[in-house]
Amino acid sequence: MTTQLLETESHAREYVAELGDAQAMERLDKLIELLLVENREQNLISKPSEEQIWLRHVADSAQLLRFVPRETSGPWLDLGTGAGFPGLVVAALRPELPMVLVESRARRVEWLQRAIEAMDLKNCQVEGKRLEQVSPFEARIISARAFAPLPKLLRLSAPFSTSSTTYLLPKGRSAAQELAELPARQRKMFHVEQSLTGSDAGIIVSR
Ligand SMILES: C[S@@+](CC[C@H](N)C(=O)[O-])C[C@H]1O[C@@H](n2cnc3c(N)ncnc32)[C@H](O)[C@@H]1O
Repeated sequence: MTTQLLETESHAREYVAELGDAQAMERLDKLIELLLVENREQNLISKPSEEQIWLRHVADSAQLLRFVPRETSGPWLDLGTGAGFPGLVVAALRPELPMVLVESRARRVEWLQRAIEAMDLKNCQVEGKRLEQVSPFEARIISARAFAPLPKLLRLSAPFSTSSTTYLLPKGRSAAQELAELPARQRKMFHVEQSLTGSDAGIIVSR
């Protein structure tokens, strides 16, 4: 599997293709097609990032699977899924893995439901409410991209976390700093992994 930094759209697409089958790629192509249309109606991804959608969004999400053994059965909880990242990408690449996508904004919830239907994903459940209102369950994986500062994220997700839960938190440039600012007791549970989509980007991963 690739461990070098991904720099172009074609490399990003090739990287993602290695992680899934032809059907997964069809589903991801469908996601991109619909997202580029929907992004004219609501602000789901930044306009400049549309040109690098495989790199900035799809591969950036898919790379989280590096930290998830094949046999992991879920459930996977994605906090603040918004446009669909990383939740919909992971769901397409691992259609047997139960995914719970939490999103509070009504238009984004409606978008996620439409995308799930168009991608023909059977493994996704959308909780269209604030995380604080979702009934707790034991999540095997918790992911969150651009959801909340680390202390708040950990506080809100605590009811879903057990000693077997793995956190996967793409944090961009702020990863090391956010981790350094946690109290020592919490800090020792996490480390930072290099992101494949940016030389200065990190992913906070629980040990
Ligand atoms: C900046 S967006 C990131 C979306 C997506 N994860 C991504 O990386 O493209 C954050 C999303 O989290 C949602 N959100 C923020 N706080 C939330 C909460 N307490 N419960 C559920 N969703 C929340 C927002 O509505 C928004 O769609």
